Amino acid sequence: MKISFIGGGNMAAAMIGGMVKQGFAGTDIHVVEPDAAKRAELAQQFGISTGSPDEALPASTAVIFAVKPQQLRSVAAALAPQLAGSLVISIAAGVRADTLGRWLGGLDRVVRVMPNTPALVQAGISGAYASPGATADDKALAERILGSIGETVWVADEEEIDGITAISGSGPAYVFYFIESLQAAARAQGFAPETARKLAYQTFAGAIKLALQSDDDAATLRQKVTSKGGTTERAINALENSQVRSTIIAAASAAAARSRELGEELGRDD
Ligand SMILES: NC(=O)C1=CN([C@@H]2O[C@H](COP(=O)(O)OP(=O)(O)OC[C@H]3O[C@@H](n4cnc5c(N)ncnc54)[C@H](O)[C@@H]3O)[C@@H](O)[C@H]2O)C=CC1
Ligand SMILES: O=C(O)[C@@H]1CCC=N1
Repeated sequence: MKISFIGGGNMAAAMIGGMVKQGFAGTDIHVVEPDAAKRAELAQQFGISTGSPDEALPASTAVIFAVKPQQLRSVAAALAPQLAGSLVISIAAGVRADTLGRWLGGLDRVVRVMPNTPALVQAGISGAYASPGATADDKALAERILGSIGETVWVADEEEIDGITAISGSGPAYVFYFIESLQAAARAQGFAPETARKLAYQTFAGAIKLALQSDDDAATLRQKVTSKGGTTERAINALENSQVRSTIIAAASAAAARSRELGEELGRDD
């Protein structure tokens, strides 16, 4: 078994970190990455093998493309001759499975995945779409890799991957944005940075733990914090008056539109 990542950036590092913690042997994982400093760090951190793009790829059971969407075409074309027996997994935002297959010279064992960075702590969620050429064994291998970094939602309609990108792929950034904002609010209340961080982080950690363990939905849990005529009501009114909810929905919609747009831009034949 050899799983090779093409691109050793943020998302590849998060996936590899999760896989190694789950028991994948470091020696079964290889990364192709042009940046020597990143290669050294990944090798040291996870005990994996690495190589630069101009070195031959080891024979790989699965190859995971983790380069930027705009780099994928040239990177895929260069590697195509070495991928005949491999399952191809792509995590690139926007790029459709059949587009990648075409760039690979007609290869059709492609699984398109949208993971997220909590993969690093095995708390990720990935969307996955298997192209018609992917076999049951291919899907099982993809499921095993993705299962080691969190949960997986398989979709039969590839367009749903654009929506998953907007919600859980990009979603950690929205959550971190909210955490940053709550920390800034704590600072504005006069708390020192460390206390502001502690208050904001533990509020998030506690709220999600409660939500996951509760039979109540999020709206009910929110109402239970909100006493009539009290403090939370004032805050929620301020959020509603600023249309924060519809702004979040619009933000996710913008992300989904960008995913579709990337697919169209990059999938176009020049
Ligand atoms: N960061 C995130 O939260 C998520 C990212 N993605 C997708 O993952 C992919 C990678 O994103 P990031 O890790 O954030 O970007 P990144 O910029 O951190 O990583 C890309 C890596 O590819 C390397 N690279 C460039 N040319 C290469 C070549 N010829 N061969 C091999 N490697 C090469 C770069 O040096 C870099 O380390 C993107 O397609 C993105 O859409 C998907 C889900 C979430
Ligand atoms: O921002 C991006 O394009 C990538 C895809 C989802 C998260 N990061």
